[in-house]
Formats: sequence, C-alpha cells, structure tokens
Amino acid sequence: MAAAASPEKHFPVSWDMFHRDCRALTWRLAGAGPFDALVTVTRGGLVPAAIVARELGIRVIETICVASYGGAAGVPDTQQGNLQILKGVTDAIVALGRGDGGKVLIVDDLVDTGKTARVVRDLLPKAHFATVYAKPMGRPLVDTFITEVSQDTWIFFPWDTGLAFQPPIAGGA
Ligand SMILES: O=P(O)(O)OC[C@H]1O[C@H](OP(=O)(O)OP(=O)(O)O)[C@H](O)[C@@H]1O
Ligand code: HPA
Ligand SMILES: [Mg+2]
Repeated sequence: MAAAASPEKHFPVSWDMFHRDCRALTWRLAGAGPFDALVTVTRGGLVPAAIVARELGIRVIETICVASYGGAAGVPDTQQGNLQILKGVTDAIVALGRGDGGKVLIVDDLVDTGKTARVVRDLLPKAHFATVYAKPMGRPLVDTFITEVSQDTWIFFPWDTGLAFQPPIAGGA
C-alpha cells in the first residue's frame, strides 16, 4: 500500500474530541502499564502525552524530536520528506526502553506511513507504542491506538486549524 500523495478525505478533530480520544486511549493503556517513563514524539505527541501522563500519573517525561513532513506556507504539510531525528532520548531512557528494569510508554498523535514509528521503535524496541489515530500502513507498528482512518484521509488537529466559514454543500462545494 502506498502513502497518499494528496489525501482526498478530511478528518477534522476538535479539542473536545481529541481530549475524549486521549482519555479513551488512556483507559486502553491502563492494563498495559504501569509505566516508569513516557517518551513523547514531538511535536504532535506533546498534547496527547500531557493528557495521558496526567491520567496515568506518569511524572518522568522525555522527548524524541523527529521531523519529516514539510509543506509550503498556507497548506497542510502532507508531503513526507527525509526523516530527521533532531534530538534523541537520554541513555537512562534507552536502557529502560530496551527492557532494563522498567517500562517505557511512547506517545504520538498518529501513525501514518509508519516511518516515524519505525525509527522510534528501533531506538526503544521494548517500549509500548501508543497513538491516538492510526492509518493502515502504520498500524502494525503501534501497540495501542483508538481510531483508525483510511490511508487517503488527512487528519486535521485542533492546534493546526481554526473556525472558518464553510460554503453550503448545495452550492457544489
Ligand atoms: O507515520 P508517518 O508517516 O511517519 O507520520 C506520522 C508522523 O507525522 C507527524 O509528525 P511530523 O513529522 O509532521 O512532525 P510534527 O509532529 O512536528 O507535526 C505525526 O505527528 C507523526 O509523528
Ligand atoms: O493525517 C495527518 N494529519 C496531520 N499530520 C500528519 N502527519 C502525517 N499524517 C498526518
Ligand atoms: Mg509528529
């Protein structure tokens, strides 16, 4: 299956919906813990990580900073470029993530092609990988997620969007 070059369908997510989905993710994760540390994949993982960490009582939080989608100003970044790790995790977390005496939870907002998840997983092979949303290509790389959307769908997060006028459907929009 190929990644969607220009996703045709839109899946807009509101703050309320995102919070509810993060809580649902936490309920599902409760049985997989307890976790000694949480690693969030920036930047998209930061918001769900805050909610999940609060619900599960996790206080040790690390970032892994990865970037791969870049687009022209004014349009969603739907094209994936070379994946770059801008910052890794500490040796202590790497040791935990390899299964040395503790359990690490990785949180990201979504998995799409799975490239980001693959890189993070290679670094922390025994960690539990959780995302709020998953597309079919990346789904096998995730241990726990809440909602699956099709590969040709673009998910619009509340931090990337705002309220705007929508032309009526009857007008041919
Ligand atoms: O499964 P993949 O095809 O690799 O895509 C998933 C990744 O893409 C997005 O991050 P992005 O690299 O756009 O950076 P951001 O989190 O800063 O938005 C998203 O937050 C995931 O981390
Ligand atoms: O569907 C998506 N939405 C937002 N960011 C993304 N990064 C990869 N896929 C997506
Ligand atoms: Mg990301």
